[in-house]
Amino acid sequence: MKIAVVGASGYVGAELIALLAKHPLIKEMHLLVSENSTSKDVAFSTLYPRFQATSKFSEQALQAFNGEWLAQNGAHLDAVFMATPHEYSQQWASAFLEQDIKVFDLSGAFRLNQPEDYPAYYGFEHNYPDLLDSAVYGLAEFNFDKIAKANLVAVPGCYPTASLLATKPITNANLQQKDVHIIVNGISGVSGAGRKASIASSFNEVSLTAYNVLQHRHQPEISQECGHPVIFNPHLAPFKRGLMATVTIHCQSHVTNEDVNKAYDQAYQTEQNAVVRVTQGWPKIDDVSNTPFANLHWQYDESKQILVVSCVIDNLLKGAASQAIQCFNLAMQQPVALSLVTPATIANAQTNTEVNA
Ligand SMILES: NC(=O)C1=CN([C@@H]2O[C@H](COP(=O)(O)OP(=O)(O)OC[C@H]3O[C@@H](n4cnc5c(N)ncnc54)[C@H](OP(=O)(O)O)[C@@H]3O)[C@@H](O)[C@H]2O)C=CC1
Ligand SMILES: CC(=O)N[C@@H](CCC(=O)OP(=O)(O)O)C(=O)O
Repeated sequence: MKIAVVGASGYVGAELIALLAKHPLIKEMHLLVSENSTSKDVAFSTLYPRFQATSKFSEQALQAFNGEWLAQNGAHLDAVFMATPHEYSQQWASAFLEQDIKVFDLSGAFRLNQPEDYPAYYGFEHNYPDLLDSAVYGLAEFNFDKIAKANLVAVPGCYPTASLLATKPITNANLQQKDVHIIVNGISGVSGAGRKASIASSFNEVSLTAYNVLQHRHQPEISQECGHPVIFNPHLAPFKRGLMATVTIHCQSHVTNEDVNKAYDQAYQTEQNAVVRVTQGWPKIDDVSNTPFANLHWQYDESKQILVVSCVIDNLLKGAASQAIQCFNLAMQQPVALSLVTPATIANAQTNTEVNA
């Protein structure tokens, strides 16, 4: 297959290129940056020396992407991965789709169903509301059937990925109390903010802090996908990569420990689950950083009907690049974790959730 990665100079783009280079279906890969990028014509391994000599693509130079490039090369492409700013993805996705190229967009440009949420949470008017209707939300563990048929996949944000893996088994089983918000506390490493320089993410400035409280764009995304109102409290922490979402859910009065365990079993003891691992103790970011896995643990107090569940992921992998490859695999009718996880490891991931009881 012939593919392209737009945003090849960014953190997510780099992880995607490294993973796609090991994928057995990929024969040709174009590494693309924006028209005026300072990384144009620079070899990928010069920009990211840790990937030097790791694949046949690592010495390839980054090419400038524009309409002319697409007119010349689009006919040969099977799929494109867009690891670009939201507004840029929104602007270019339709041009790829018109040429029958499947789009895996890692920005937030196509995640929300309501066009009016874009000015409110993203700061721009959405020009393609029809694509919001046709885009499939790429949470691989839950939307696998739809992803398999999609032309445009909106790969989830990093915080929503961890939050929804923790929450959806419960909301899908309707175990939560209807009139109480679900509370999500998220903590992210600094790579979540991308590679560009900013005061907020500079070395001397980063210290554990809450930010964007009650206004973060991931709040409507999490609410939309779990079908329940949430309060989302994001925090920035002084480490490079990794993310944790710890979620508090008030359950209905009849809900037992057995009901909770059954809900997680039904969600994750399935053939479709390759990367969600239920752990015996509270998960740590170091257990998943630089891996495609999500680790999950919960505790339910039956007397108070309060459930606390914590999920950790690598924000650049399960929170972005490896999740996009799960979606690509599903869309290409391949095993969901092809090139990410070995079959023996998948069997271990489907751990019996009774360890959590
Ligand atoms: N970091 C994370 O943990 C996650 C990020 N995402 C999303 O993935 C996408 C990429 O994020 P990330 O890699 O972190 O960001 P980076 O800032 O590291 O990279 C962004 C990329 O987009 C390009 N770019 C920047 N500005 C423009 C522009 N105005 N027009 C066109 N291209 C531009 C940059 O390249 P150049 O200027 O060289 O062209 C660069 O390749 C974003 O949409 C982000 O929201 C999703 C999940 C997790
Ligand atoms: C630490 C940090 O700044 N994180 C980013 C989230 C990055 C991400 O995954 O989100 P999108 O794909 O929706 O941009 C933020 O809070 O904006």
